[in-house]
Amino acid sequence: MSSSSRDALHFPESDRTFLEPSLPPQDGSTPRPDLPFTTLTFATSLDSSLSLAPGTRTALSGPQSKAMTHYLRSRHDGILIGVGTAVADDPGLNCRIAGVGGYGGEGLHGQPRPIVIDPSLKWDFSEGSKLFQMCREGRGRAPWIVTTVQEPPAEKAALMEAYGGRFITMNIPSSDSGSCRMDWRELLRVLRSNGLRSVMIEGGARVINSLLEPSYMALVDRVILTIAPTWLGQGGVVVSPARRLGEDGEPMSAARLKNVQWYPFGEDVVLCGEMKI
Ligand SMILES: NC(=O)c1ccc[n+]([C@@H]2O[C@H](COP(=O)([O-])OP(=O)(O)OC[C@H]3O[C@@H](n4cnc5c(N)ncnc54)[C@H](O)[C@@H]3O)[C@@H](O)[C@H]2O)c1
Ligand SMILES: Nc1nc(=O)c(N)c(NC[C@H](O)[C@H](O)[C@H](O)COP(=O)(O)O)[nH]1
Repeated sequence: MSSSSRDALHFPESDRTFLEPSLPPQDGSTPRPDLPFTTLTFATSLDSSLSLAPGTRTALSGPQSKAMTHYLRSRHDGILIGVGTAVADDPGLNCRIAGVGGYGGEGLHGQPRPIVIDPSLKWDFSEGSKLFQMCREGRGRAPWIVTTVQEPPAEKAALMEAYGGRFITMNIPSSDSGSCRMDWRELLRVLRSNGLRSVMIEGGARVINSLLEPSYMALVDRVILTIAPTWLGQGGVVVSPARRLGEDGEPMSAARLKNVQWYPFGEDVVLCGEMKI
């Protein structure tokens, strides 16, 4: 057995059935012609934390739901994270399900395209970064980095070119407070026009909270969450979108799901649903 096959994760056929209605259509069709099928998926604690603290990576999923996440990766063309996650996690952003490219399969079949939202190019990646290591080993694709920077540093540009990645330059307006706010519809359109028919958005909190704003939540076709039976406690990186006010000026819930199904999965529970618009 090759080392790649030994590392591979297994997600049994019997566990795949429940997910199928929540996954991008196998024929590559999309609900809207100009946008990819968009899945929001992450693992959360009981107190809505993604990790114990900014800049750290916290394992929440048990082995079965971790394998599920990798199966989801095999069913999407792209996997998107924010730069906060890239810096904290040094992620591989590849798929380790047995049978995909690099794990017993041909070429890079079943490997999603990593996309990192990095407006001011803060991610100091190098050939030593796990993502590039995966590329070298034929176990993952090079990233697309979405940025406002018109001319990335030559050394980073050369590395990206050598591995087949690219910078996607977008206009991301800054607010008065200095933080920038991307137009999710525009970004998803750009990804679709670059050939991606489906994208899974994994986080972190800033990415998720902004995607759950009223003007963007309709772009999310499916939500697939892993809920782990643990409280991470105060100080964690929390998913909690901005409160909305109703027509009467009273606070109302920020977002809600419909057509929800819950699946116990080892010690975790997996929730599949659609945004209630
Ligand atoms: N449990 C999970 O499933 C999971 C998933 C992903 C990340 N994480 C964890 O989350 C943490 C990182 O989360 P975070 O919130 O600090 O960072 P993040 O990954 O959301 O990245 C934040 C940065 O991305 C850019 N960005 C994000 N949304 C933007 C928008 N709408 N417009 C413009 N720029 C935008 C900005 O530069 C911002 O500073 C890490 O600890 C990571 O381990 C956990
Ligand atoms: N499903 C899931 N369960 C977890 O317990 C956990 N911590 C993550 N975290 C996701 C994550 O923070 C980013 O999507 C990564 O950065 C991906 O990194 P890898 O490709 O796995 O190396 N995701």
